Amino acid sequence: MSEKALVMSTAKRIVLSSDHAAIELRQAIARHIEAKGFTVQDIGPTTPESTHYPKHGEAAARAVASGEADLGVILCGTGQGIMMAANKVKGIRCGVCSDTFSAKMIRAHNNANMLSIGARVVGEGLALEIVDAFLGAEFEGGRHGTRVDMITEIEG
Ligand SMILES: O=C(CO)[C@H](O)[C@H](O)[C@H](O)COP(=O)(O)O
Repeated sequence: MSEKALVMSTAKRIVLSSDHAAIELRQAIARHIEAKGFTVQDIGPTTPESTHYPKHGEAAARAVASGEADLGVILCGTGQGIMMAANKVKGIRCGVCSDTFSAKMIRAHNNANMLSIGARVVGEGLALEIVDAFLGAEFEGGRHGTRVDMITEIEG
């Protein structure tokens, strides 16, 4: 097996979280990626009461930043608010994606460690393809590494 194939087949630990707007889609993503061999840490919430996306984005981001999880997938209505919260945690690079090309490129060029999806923006079929594109891509390094390092320097 080539080194690249080995990397692609290594199960990664994925943390998932959302607010109330995305519980069903988050659970569908959890089932989907678990079936593909990823280790899933779904940190909820599980009940449909209205909640506040910053705390859920922060919790998932801290799991990634601490190394407890390799990558994170987070969701809210638009994907925007929870992404903003996650990106406040040092070491997190999270992008909102509504298409598979962007989902692949935020890994390949930006070394994103979290993906955010808007459950009120994309349907389940597309969301699962977006997650597959994100988890299936690898950071290319090189000139992109220089640029990602520049992002990290902004954090101080
Ligand atoms: O999309 C979101 C934040 O960017 C969240 O899902 C919020 O829930 C959204 O702002 C809508 O809030 P609501 O309480 O469900 O009306």
